[in-house]
Parts: sequence; C-alpha cells; structure tokens
Amino acid sequence: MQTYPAPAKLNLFLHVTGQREDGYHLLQTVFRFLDFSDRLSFVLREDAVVKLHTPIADVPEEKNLCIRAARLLQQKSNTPMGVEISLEKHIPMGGGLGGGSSDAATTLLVLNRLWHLNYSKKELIELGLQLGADVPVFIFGENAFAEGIGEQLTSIDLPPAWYLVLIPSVHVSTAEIFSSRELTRNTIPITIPPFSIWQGRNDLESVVCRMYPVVARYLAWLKQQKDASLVAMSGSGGCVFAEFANEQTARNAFQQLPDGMRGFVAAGLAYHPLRNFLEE
Ligand SMILES: C[C@](O)(CO)[C@H](O)COP(=O)(O)OP(=O)(O)OC[C@H]1O[C@@H](n2ccc(N)nc2=O)[C@H](O)[C@@H]1O
Ligand SMILES: Nc1ncnc2c1ncn2[C@@H]1O[C@H](COP(=O)(O)OP(=O)(O)OP(=O)(O)O)[C@@H](O)[C@H]1O
Repeated sequence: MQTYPAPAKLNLFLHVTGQREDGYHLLQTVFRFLDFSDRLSFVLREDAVVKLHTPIADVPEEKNLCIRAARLLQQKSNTPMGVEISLEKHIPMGGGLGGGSSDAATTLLVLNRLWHLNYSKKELIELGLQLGADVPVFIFGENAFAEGIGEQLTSIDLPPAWYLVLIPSVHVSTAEIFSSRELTRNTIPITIPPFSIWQGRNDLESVVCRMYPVVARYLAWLKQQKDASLVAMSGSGGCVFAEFANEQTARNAFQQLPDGMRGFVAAGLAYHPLRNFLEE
C-alpha cells in the first residue's frame, strides 16, 4: 500500500515578539524540515466513517490530529466519503518537532486528492491553521521564515546541513510554556532581508530549561561538541539539536552520546517531500 511521509521540523530560532488579544503569541521563526518522518496510509471508504487503525497510547482517537484533520475536511466539503488511516509514528511526541501538526498536514494534502476536492494550497493552509499554529508550514512545503503565529510564511533557502537531535524524557506542554510568567514577549522584530539564522535564539528555551533541568543538561552537552555550528531547543521543546556541516561530523558526535541520552541524526531537507503534491 502507498504510504505518505509527514516529516519533522526544527525551529532554527524562535523569537516571541508580542501577544495577540486572544492570547496567542506573535512569533518570528525559521522552520526547517528534517529527513525524519512519520508515515501515513489511507484506505478510502464509500460511507462517511473516519477511523484510525493504529491507536497512539495516551491520545484518544477523537483527539488524534489525523482524525481531526480528516473530519474538518469532511465538514468543509460535505463529501460523502470516509477513510481508514494508518499512522506509523516515529517522531517523538510533545518534543517540539511538530509531529502531530505534520500528520495533520499530510492528511489534508492526501485526502484533498483522494476525495477529489481540489482545494488550493491557500485554502488548505487556512483549514490547517484551525488545527494548530504549526500546521500551515507543512502544507506550504518550503523551509520558511514565519511570522504572525506561524501562518505568515516566506520561503527561505537554507544551506545543506545535518542535525543531531536529542530527546530528553520529558513531555512539554506548548500551552504551559507560552503561559509562563517568566517568558519574555518583547524581542525586537527583525526585518528580512538581511538576517542570519545564527544570530537568533529560542525565547522559550530558558523557561523550559528552568522547568525541566534535563533539557539544560542536554543543551550543555551539545554545546561541547566542537563541530556544532548552531545549538538550540526546537519549538516549545523538550527536543534540542546541534547543526553540523556534514553527516560524518554529526554521526561522530552521536557516537559520543553518554549512556541514557537518546537521539537521532537526520539531514536537513531542502523542501517538504510533498511540496508539489497538489500539482502532480
Ligand atoms: C512553538 C511552535 O511549535 C513553534 O513552531 C508553535 O508555535 C506551536 O504550534 P502548535 O503546536 O501547533 O500549537 P497550537 O496547538 O496552535 O497551540 C497550543 C497552545 O500554545 C499556545 N500558543 C501557541 C502558538 C502561539 N503562537 N502562541 C501561543 O500562545 C496557545 O496557548 C495554544 O493554545
Ligand atoms: N498524530 C499525532 N501525533 C502526535 N501527537 C498527537 C497526534 N495527534 C494528537 N496529538 C497530541 O498532540 C500533542 C503534541 O504533539 P506533537 O508531537 O505535535 O507536539 P510537538 O512536537 O511538541 O509540537 P510543537 O512543539 O510543534 O507544538 C501530543 O502530546 C498529543 O497529545
């Protein structure tokens, strides 16, 4: 059966520049896709049933972002069709790597075709935003500089790079970090061009490190790696990453990991694997 990728993302930096009246935070961030993906497959149904074959521990089916994405598309289009979804999960959950959002985006892209709906990328992005602030970039399909709450996207060329991503054993709630009293919300907005991804930082990092000291320890270990050019937390954490110029230096660092630290090595992608899916 055909399977479709839902890649992870990194936030190479993440600045919190303000807050909207509805409580959502204004951000500036750079999203980079990773060659590290969940995989989804879809079996069409002629009735309107939408169901998941592969339950995830601690996530009720109704809350699974693939199921929510499929239901939202059904509602919008009034299609009489349904679907059975299988999800092979690889991306750590609640780690700041955007796995759930990516699963939702791939579901919207693929069902748009299988249900013959012909929505445009812009329409799917608007729909995706209702599911989460991270969903639009995965439909957009290009590495991007993002503003607003993550939905104002400008594509950006990033040089080839490899990443060592570490996964501390914590589950960080995005809402909890954004609601922290200690979060600074007044980073001065940068203008494009020019800006350098290496001048940025993750404003959520210090809040997460204080609440989860293990994240600070993992960052400190990565900062000792001599070939790493950029070390930061992704999104609202707790995953942290180091950027390397090539695969070998990333794998060398991976082999030095102390006992008990978990992680993986992945190439940075030039674009999302389904970037041209709507035109194909
Ligand atoms: C931190 C990032 O991962 C950076 O890419 C995203 O901004 C988070 O995106 P996401 O996981 O899709 O988050 P959502 O499901 O939309 O939001 C979860 C909760 O985080 C808070 N939230 C999220 C995004 C944002 N720009 N401001 C916020 O204050 C809100 O309380 C929201 O209820
Ligand atoms: N398909 C899914 N995959 C992962 N998590 C899902 C999924 N559907 C719903 N969820 C819920 O969403 C929560 C956040 O998942 P996700 O892995 O996307 O977080 P994240 O990587 O921290 O995202 P971000 O930092 O970008 O907000 C999970 O803890 C889980 O309860």
